[in-house]
Amino acid sequence: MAQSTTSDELLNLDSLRKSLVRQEDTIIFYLIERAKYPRNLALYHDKCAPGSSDSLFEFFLTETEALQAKAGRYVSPEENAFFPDKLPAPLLQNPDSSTQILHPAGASINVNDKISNFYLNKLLPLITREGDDGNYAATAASDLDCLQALSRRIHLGKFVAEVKFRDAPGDYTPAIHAKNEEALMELLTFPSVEEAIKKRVANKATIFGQDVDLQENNTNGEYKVNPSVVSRLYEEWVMPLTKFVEVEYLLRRLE
Ligand SMILES: C=C(O[C@@H]1C=C(C(=O)O)C=C[C@H]1O)C(=O)O
Repeated sequence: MAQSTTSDELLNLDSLRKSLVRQEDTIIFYLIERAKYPRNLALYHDKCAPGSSDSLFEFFLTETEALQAKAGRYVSPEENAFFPDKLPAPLLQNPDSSTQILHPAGASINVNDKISNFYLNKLLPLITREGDDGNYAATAASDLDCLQALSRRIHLGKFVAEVKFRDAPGDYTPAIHAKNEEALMELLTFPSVEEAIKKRVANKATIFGQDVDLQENNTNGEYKVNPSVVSRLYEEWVMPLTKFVEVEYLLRRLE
């Protein structure tokens, strides 16, 4: 479901925002998928094999990322690995037209440790029921879908920051020189955009999370993922982390 963005789209605030809106659908559908399985705590806590220090979850993530790295996933500046130190080289250097857009000093910003931390410790307990059905591999695959979709969304903040800087370098330059994080945060924040996002993602979760059959009005008021949790996910984690990425990127923009 991940869509790639062309280099023209990556340099335009309107199309970046459209991409963020499309990514809401992907994120919500993946959360609905994960909510099918119970919490399955052993996946995260038990070691994957005698003598190994990794959980099955860590094993699944590192091995999948290694495979995807070989196939060229992390050649794209829109992709950020959860275990960047363990990646093999890509087999082919895929041509990627968006490589040059980001300022080199900010291109390697990676907040995936913060993303996996809120996902595992805060979000999973809110979207899954307690229990263990033993479906660990499918659960780990579903977790990775959610994590990669969230990571892609949040790290798009680098491109948003680049565009905002290019659109108004005179506004951002003094705050960057002064390393004034608060001033940068204020400059890049659009409260009305954020309000619309919180409402829209709750609406989407309401619509996507219903059982649909042949009758028109068959809603029983039950949703596969609680719409207010999705709104909270955006308010407390997704948008603040996107803005954190934007500030971190801007701080390095003139290096
Ligand atoms: C991403 C942007 O920057 C900020 C972060 C937002 C977000 O994470 O969705 C929305 C509006 C801005 O406050 C943007 O301006 O679109």
